[in-house]
Amino acid sequence: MNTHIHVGTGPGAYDVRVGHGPLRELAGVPAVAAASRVAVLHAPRLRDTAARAAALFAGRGLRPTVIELPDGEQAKTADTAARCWGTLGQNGFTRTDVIVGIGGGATTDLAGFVAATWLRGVPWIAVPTTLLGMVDAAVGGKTGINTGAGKNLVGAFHPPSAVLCDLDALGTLPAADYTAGLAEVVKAGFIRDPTILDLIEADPEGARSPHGPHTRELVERAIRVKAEVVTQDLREQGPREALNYGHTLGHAIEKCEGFTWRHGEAVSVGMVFAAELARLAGLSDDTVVRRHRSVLDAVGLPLRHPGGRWPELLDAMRVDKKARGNTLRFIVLDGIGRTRVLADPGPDRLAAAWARVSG
Ligand SMILES: NC(=O)c1ccc[n+]([C@@H]2O[C@H](COP(=O)([O-])OP(=O)(O)OC[C@H]3O[C@@H](n4cnc5c(N)ncnc54)[C@H](O)[C@@H]3O)[C@@H](O)[C@H]2O)c1
Ligand SMILES: O=C(O)C(=O)C[C@@H](O)[C@H](O)[C@H](O)COP(=O)(O)O
Ligand SMILES: [Zn+2]
Repeated sequence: MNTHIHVGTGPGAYDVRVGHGPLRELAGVPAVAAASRVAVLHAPRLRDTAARAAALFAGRGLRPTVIELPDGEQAKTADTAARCWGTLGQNGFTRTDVIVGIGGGATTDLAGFVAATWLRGVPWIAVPTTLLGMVDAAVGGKTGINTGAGKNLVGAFHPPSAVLCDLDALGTLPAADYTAGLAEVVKAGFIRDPTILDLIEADPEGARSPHGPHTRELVERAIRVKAEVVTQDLREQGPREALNYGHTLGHAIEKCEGFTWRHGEAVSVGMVFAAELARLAGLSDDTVVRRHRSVLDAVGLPLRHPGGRWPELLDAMRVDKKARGNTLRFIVLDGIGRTRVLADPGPDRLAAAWARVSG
C-alpha cells in the first residue's frame, strides 16, 4: 500500500506517494492526462528506470524524450539546463507537456528548474531515488542550479504535480549516499518531530539501512515535516526558513570544497555549528549540542570540517538566502522541535563556534 502525503492547498496541491512500486502510478498523475509529450530527465545510474518510465508513457500514446543528465551536483549548472531547453525546443514541448525527473536531489532540482523556466513553467513530476531526495529535495517546489558564487543561487519555487517515492530504489543506493540523506531526516527531527530522533537513537544501525525496521516510518515522518512546513509557507517568507537548519555553513562548505562533500555531510557539520552557535548565544545548552553530536555520529555523519578555510567560508555564508544586507541570519533551535532566527551573532561567536567544529 502506498501512503499519500498531501502538500499545499488549492489548485497547486499535490501528493507525495511512498511505498513499493509507486512508479507504476506515473502515467496516472493528473497532469499527464493533458500531455502529448513527456521529457524524462534522469541521473546516469537511473537509465533503466528512465527507460521503463518512457515505455510506460509510450504505452499510453505519449511521445517520450529521454535526457540523461550529468551525475549528481554536476547536473545543477546553467549549461545542463540550456542543453535541456534545446532538446525541449527541438521536440516542440508545449505548456501542457510534462517533465519527469528521476534521480537524487541534484537531478530533481535540475529537472524542476527546467520545468519552472521552460515557457515560464510547465508541469513536472519528481521521482526521487535517494533517501535525501524522498525526504526533502523532491518535496516543496524549491528548484535550482549552482553558480560560481555558490549553492542554489539561481532557481524558482515551482512545485511538482506529484512526487513518487519507491522505497525499493533505496536498495541500490551507495551506503554513503544513504547516510548523507539521514542528515535531512535528523534535521526534521530537531526542527519539528523529535520522535524521529528517538527512533534513530534507539537503533542507529537500523536507521542506516534501507531495510531497517523503522525505515518507512522515518521516511514518512520526515516527509510530513517538510509537507507541513511548505504548505504553510511555500515561498519562504517565514516558517520555511526552519528547513534551512544547518544549511548556512553547510552550503558554504559545499561551495568552498568544490562540491566534493555530499550535501547531507555538509549539513551535518552545519547543524553542529548552529547548535554550538546557539549555545554560545545563550539560547541553548550543552545537552542539545551533545545530542546533535551523538545522533549524527551514531549514524556515521561527520561532526567536523578539517579546518583552515574560515575567511572563505564566512564570505560564502554572506550569499546565503537568509542573509539580509550585511546581516547574517542563522536558524537555531529554541528547544528540541522548535526553531528561531539568530541574526548577526557577531564575528567572535561565529569564530568560536567554528573552532568547535573544525580542525
Ligand atoms: N530542493 C530542495 O528542497 C532540496 C532539499 C535538499 C537537498 N537538495 C539538493 O539535493 C542535492 C543532494 O541530493 P542527493 O543527496 O540525493 O544527491 P545526488 O542527487 O547527487 O545523488 C547522490 C548519488 O546517488 C546516485 N543515485 C541516485 N539514486 C540512486 C539509486 N537509487 N541507486 C544508486 N545510485 C543512485 C546519484 O546518481 C548520485 O551519484 C543537493 O544538490 C541539494 O542541494 C534540494
Ligand atoms: O526546502 C527548503 O526550504 C530547504 O531549505 C530544504 C533544504 O534541505 C534544501 O537543501 C534547500 O535546497 C536549501 O535551500 P536554499 O534556499 O538554501 O538553497
Ligand atoms: Zn538540504
